[in-house]
Amino acid sequence: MRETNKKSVFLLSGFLGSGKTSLLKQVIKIQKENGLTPAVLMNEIGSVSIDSEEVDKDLPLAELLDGCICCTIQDKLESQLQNLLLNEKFDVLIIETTGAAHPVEVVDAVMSPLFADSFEFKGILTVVDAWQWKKKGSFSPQILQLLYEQVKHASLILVNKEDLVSEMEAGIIVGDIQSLNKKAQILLTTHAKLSSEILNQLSPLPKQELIKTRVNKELSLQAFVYTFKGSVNQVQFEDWMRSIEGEVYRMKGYVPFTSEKYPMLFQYSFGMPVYLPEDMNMPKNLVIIGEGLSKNKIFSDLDKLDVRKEEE
Ligand SMILES: Nc1nc2c(ncn2[C@@H]2O[C@H](COP(=O)(O)OP(=O)(O)OP(=O)(O)O)[C@@H](O)[C@H]2O)c(=O)[nH]1
Repeated sequence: MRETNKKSVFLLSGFLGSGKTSLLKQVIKIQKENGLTPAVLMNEIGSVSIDSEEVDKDLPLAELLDGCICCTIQDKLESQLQNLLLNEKFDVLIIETTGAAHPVEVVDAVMSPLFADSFEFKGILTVVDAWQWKKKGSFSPQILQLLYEQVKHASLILVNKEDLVSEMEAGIIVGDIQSLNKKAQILLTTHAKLSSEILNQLSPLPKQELIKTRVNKELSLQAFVYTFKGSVNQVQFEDWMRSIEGEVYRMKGYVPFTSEKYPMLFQYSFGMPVYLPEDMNMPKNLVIIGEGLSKNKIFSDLDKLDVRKEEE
């Protein structure tokens, strides 16, 4: 196969809630504007996928659920890549890793000799949440190491959520990040907006720079899925949300508020909630991710808020 027939592969990395799905949407848009068909491979912690609902229904999409690509399902990743190549027509592959994945582990699978004629790896795009970075002092050493690893191997780093920090804070963060990775281009963004030129110029770091440093596998992140049976009072839900700040890093899903006709899309990242009304009935699943969580306590707290119709 000629070099030009190879499919470009972009790998999107970044910690939980940093804006990878926002970046995914941007990269899809740019590829389509360039007349190319993108395919998407995504994986999620927690066995219910929320993000895939945000990807256009007409794109080839493969999902790896229940864990990091890197530590639990490496073989599955290779077979998903093979399936995509055999069964789908696409020009560009975009892989969104879970916020808890070490990106180089995924590069290894994509660059396997198995796919040498099929894929041209274009580089790692890492999203850093400026708001999270400011609070990174409260993270465990394992999580900090992962954040640094995601930055170190990137060809392009988006310092996202620029709107949530001051100009001076943004400058300090960019300086921090540049000192960890001198080769990467760094962009300050909101909602991970980037231009087609930047994406087209991207080239991967030389192979020797992509040497894996072992990320401590003791990373103690946990993920649960809570399924609401009835509906919840929004004020009580928000009181609960404030009570778990600091332990729960990330939540996303659909929350059935008593005041709303349909469950609302709910996104929560490091203390910051966002609600979006839906105009159809979505499954009432909430993915909860954090460190050192008590599943029993969280479920019993939510059970208390979750009121069935007949009890209201
Ligand atoms: N204020 C602000 N919010 C943002 C920005 N970018 C993304 N968000 C919000 O941050 C939340 C997380 O964004 P996602 O794009 O889903 O992040 P993610 O990295 O894919 O999240 P995970 O898949 O859970 O790791 C959502 O509520 C977004 O709307 C930004 O630039 N500014």
